[in-house]
Amino acid sequence: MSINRRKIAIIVAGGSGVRMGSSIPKQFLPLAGKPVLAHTIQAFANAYEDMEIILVLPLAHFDYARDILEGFNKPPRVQVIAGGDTRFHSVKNGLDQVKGDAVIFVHDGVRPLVTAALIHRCYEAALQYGSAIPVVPMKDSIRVVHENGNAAADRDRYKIVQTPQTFSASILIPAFEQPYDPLFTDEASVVETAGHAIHLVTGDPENIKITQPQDLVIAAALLGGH
Ligand SMILES: Nc1ccn([C@@H]2O[C@H](COP(=O)(O)OP(=O)(O)OP(=O)(O)O)[C@@H](O)[C@H]2O)c(=O)n1
Ligand SMILES: C[C@](O)(CO)[C@H](O)COP(=O)(O)O
Repeated sequence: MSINRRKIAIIVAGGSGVRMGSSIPKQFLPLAGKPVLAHTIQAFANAYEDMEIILVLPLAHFDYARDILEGFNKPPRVQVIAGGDTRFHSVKNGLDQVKGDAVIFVHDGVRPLVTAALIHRCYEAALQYGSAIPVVPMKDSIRVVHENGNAAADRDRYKIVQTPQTFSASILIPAFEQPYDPLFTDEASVVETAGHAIHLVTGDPENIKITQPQDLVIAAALLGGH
């Protein structure tokens, strides 16, 4: 039987969605009848009864969050805070709200297809190893680009990284005291630079990130098939 630790999900939805090119940020766009972000919040609220959620949003869109949260039959435990200039700064704002010991899940608000099974897998591994980063294999061939050309690379040596990136608070919070580096595109890169080994877990190919318009079409099809 697993240990019961405090569980906090920091759902980062503070971006503006430039690559989606929509008039409102992609986390608020409709997907199978409700906003993308509503699916994401519901997934975490369903995964564990005692899940606490810190929702990081653009300051200008707090009203959208109120509408989304009012749409739940059983309101989840959610604290809404403002995001920062980059994903790193949004996560840091979320971490500033965390006091004491916990397992912390950092998840993209725009990965609405995350499952309870993946959240559970990350929780159990983070309890054991201090970190849990979901990854999936590469499907395509890849080439590495050099200054003077390019060359084939062995795709089996690379993995595609997803969220929820899950850590003990005692590892994640001190790591975010480092100065920002543009190479910090996820939490694993921050924690690794702080000197910790990163534990990988099996991700889920359906746990896609809504980045461009075609991702919404794929997500809708996947939800329709569930
Ligand atoms: N300053 C930021 C930037 C991003 N994010 C969040 O981080 C997640 C993954 O980022 P991405 O897909 O890049 O979202 P955007 O930054 O909104 O998209 P784009 O890069 O196309 O502008 C998203 O849920 C996004 O809202 C955030 O909380 N704060
Ligand atoms: C955290 C992440 O989703 C892992 O794949 C990704 O690094 C976010 O990157 P983005 O450039 O903000 O989309």
